[in-house]
Amino acid sequence: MPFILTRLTIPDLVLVEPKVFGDERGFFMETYSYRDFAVFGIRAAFVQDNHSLSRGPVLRGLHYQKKPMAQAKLVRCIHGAIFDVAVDIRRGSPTYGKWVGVELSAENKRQLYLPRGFAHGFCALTEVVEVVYKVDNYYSPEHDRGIIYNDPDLGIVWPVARPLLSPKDARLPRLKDADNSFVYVPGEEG
Ligand SMILES: Cc1cn([C@H]2C[C@H](O)[C@@H](COP(=O)(O)OP(=O)(O)O[C@H]3O[C@@H](C)C(=O)[C@@H](O)[C@H]3O)O2)c(=O)[nH]c1=O
Repeated sequence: MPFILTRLTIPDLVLVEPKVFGDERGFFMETYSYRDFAVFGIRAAFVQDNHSLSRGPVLRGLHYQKKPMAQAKLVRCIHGAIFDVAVDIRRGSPTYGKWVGVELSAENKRQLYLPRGFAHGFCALTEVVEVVYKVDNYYSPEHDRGIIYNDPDLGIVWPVARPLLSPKDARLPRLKDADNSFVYVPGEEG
C-alpha cells in the first residue's frame, strides 16, 4: 500500500500520507491510486485537477459547490505550506458545523481528502504557496458558494491574523445564512 490513510476527528475526512521512495536522484511517490483509496471506502471519480499559487498571507475559502455539482477534493501543497480546513456542512450530521485543520506542505507531502458536503479553505503559512487538488465534479460558477472564513459559529482558529481575501470571499455569508442543501445520510458520501 503506497499510502497511510487515517480518518480524522470527523471520520469522513481522511489524511493521506504517501510512502516516499528517496534515492540519489531525489524521490518518487504515488499521490493517488483509485484502487488503494477504494479499499478505504473512497470511490470519488476525479474529473478535474486544479493548481493555484498564492503570494502573501492569502486565505482562500471557505468554498463548496452546491448540488448537483458538489465536489469531493483531494488537496496537497507542492510549494511552501498551508493550513488546510474542512467544515462539515451536512445538515443532520453529528459533526455539523465542526471543522478540522491540518498542515499540508511540500515537505510533509500530506494530503487531505474531503467528501462532498464539506466546505474547504486554506491559508498560506509561507510567502508563496502552490496548491494542487483533484475534484470529482466539474467547475460550475452557478453552483459556487461559500461561507465566511471567520464565522463565529465555526470558531476556526486560523494561524494568520489579517489574511488577504478575494473580494468575493470577503462578502461570503455565515453558515447559518448559507445556500446549503447538503443533508447527512449515514454511510453515504455527499
Ligand atoms: C475553482 C475554479 C476557478 N476558476 C476560475 C474562476 C475565476 O476567474 C478564477 C479564480 O476563482 P476563485 O476565486 O473561485 O478561486 P479560489 O478562491 O482559489 O477557489 C478555490 O478555493 C479553494 C479553497 C477550493 O476549495 C476550490 O474548490 C476553489 O473554490 O478561476 C475556474 O476556471 N475553474 C475552477 O475550477
